[in-house]
Amino acid sequence: MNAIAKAAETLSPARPLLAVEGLEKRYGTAIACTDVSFRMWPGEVLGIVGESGSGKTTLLGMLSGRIEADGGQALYTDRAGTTHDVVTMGEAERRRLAREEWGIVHQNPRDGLRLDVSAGANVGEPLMATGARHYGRIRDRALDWLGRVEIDGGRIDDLPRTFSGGMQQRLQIARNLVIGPRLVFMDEPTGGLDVSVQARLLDLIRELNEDLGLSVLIVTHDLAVARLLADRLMVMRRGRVVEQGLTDQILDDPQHPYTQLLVSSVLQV
Ligand SMILES: Nc1ncnc2c1ncn2[C@@H]1O[C@H](COP(=O)(O)OP(=O)(O)OP(=O)(O)O)[C@@H](O)[C@H]1O
Repeated sequence: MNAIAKAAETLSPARPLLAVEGLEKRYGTAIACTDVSFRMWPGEVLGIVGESGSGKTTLLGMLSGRIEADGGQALYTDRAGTTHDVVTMGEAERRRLAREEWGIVHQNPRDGLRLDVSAGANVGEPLMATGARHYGRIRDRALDWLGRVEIDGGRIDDLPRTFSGGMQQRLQIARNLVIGPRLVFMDEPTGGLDVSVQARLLDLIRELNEDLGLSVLIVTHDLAVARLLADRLMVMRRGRVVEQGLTDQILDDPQHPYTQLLVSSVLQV
């Protein structure tokens, strides 16, 4: 190996966090995703954009093991350096990764929270699921995370149903991040929020990526959100990836006619 190749190998992470090849999902004769292939690297924010029905949510579901794929592979390399194929792995392994290494932030925070227990319990529960037992320490960690997502610690014993939509979304993020995941799947995390709440939430996600080196796979139909957060973008149409690359490159100089249309229709708004 020559010196340049060796230096390049030292600088780039040994293995991608996710290596996806030919991923496929059909519902009857309808194609939800087909021939989806890409790599995602540790610490990266990867955006998936495309119009409604293009297969974004289905792809996220397959990658997090919640939707069964019909074909292809999705190799995830865990903290210990072991690689798992999410498509074929067993339920016990999927649950372990969901508990210890992944976060899943749903568009509707009610899908990701337990509404019948307090805000503190929502944040403390994932810690207990990973073995924490000391009540005082769990409460302290929960308080710390409520602070990080700008929820007043005085609300720790309140039920999430008494929170606003933006607060619920921030609570859902705290519940997902308290275990220190390596990869967070986010499906339209700012959808349905008003503009100022949305801006603060985007800042928070960006800070967490920068401060904690968190990798984020984020689905959005909003190109402004993609521009703000994503290092790289994948553009989906009718279940296929039609273009992928650096965010600025894709948005400033789109190559595929569909991406050109997507970008120009946003600019006209
Ligand atoms: N459970 C299901 N049964 C049948 N068809 C489905 C199911 N889930 C998704 N589909 C279809 O698969 C395709 C992709 O849907 P998907 O929800 O992944 O798109 P999307 O890009 O996330 O859309 P949106 O932005 O509206 O959420 C669509 O044609 C959809 O109708």
